[in-house]
Amino acid sequence: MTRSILSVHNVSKRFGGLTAVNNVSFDVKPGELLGIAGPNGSGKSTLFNLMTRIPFGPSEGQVTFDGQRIDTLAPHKIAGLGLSRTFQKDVEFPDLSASETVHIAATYGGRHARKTGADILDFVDFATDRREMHTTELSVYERKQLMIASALVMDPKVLMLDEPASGLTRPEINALEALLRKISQSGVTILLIEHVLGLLMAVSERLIVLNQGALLAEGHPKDVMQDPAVIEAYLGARAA
Ligand SMILES: Nc1ncnc2c1ncn2[C@@H]1O[C@H](COP(=O)(O)OP(=O)(O)OP(=O)(O)O)[C@@H](O)[C@H]1O
Repeated sequence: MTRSILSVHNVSKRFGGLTAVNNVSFDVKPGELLGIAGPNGSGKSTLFNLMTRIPFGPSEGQVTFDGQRIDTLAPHKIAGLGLSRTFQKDVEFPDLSASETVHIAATYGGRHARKTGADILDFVDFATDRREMHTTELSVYERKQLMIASALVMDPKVLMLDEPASGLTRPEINALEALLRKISQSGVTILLIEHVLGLLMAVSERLIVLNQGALLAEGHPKDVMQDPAVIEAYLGARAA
């Protein structure tokens, strides 16, 4: 059996009386593209936060990355080991160009930044004639490309993406799908939180669903989405 690259074991996160993530466990195999679904507020982003310790670690439980416990390490150490993430909010530095933004990400990455900004912008197919534009002048999709490029500059083994399709048009979602496949084919393991279920279903090899902080279902995307408990969680949330 292939060893997991990432192993989340019984992790929980409490905020006062609220248990945002409740005793969640799952494993990720090297090279896998794991989808993470769940209604609003089900704990998806909090799960990413406590795995990367940006900005906080778990209240309980263990996270193991590439054979090493990481749940007590500083966030920059975790990133340096090869676990990169993006956030729901796009990259936007009003005074910086696209090139400068990726350059800053590479500089922040220090010795861990193994690729140049230009290489990565090429890789994410960022238009060459748009690279010196200020980030505020870019389209939503270009800002997503930049956000993903900034995470890839660290040459991560695992890339964690938090709702990259939000705000995109249908053609842009198709472009994002192609980009995710390209990143996956380059050997990077991907964890993808996404509300655009068409995209999630198309690219995920396996899917986990969170509901009220707990793991509700796990398996092949088609099977998981037909699970009555998953349908109920989504319809219940929509009806609320
Ligand atoms: N820093 C925080 N302090 C207090 N409560 C928080 C904090 N972060 C998240 N929560 C709460 O934890 C729960 C889970 O939130 P989280 O953002 O992880 O859900 P989500 O599944 O990512 O939601 P969405 O799909 O809307 O992004 C919510 O009830 C949220 O209000």
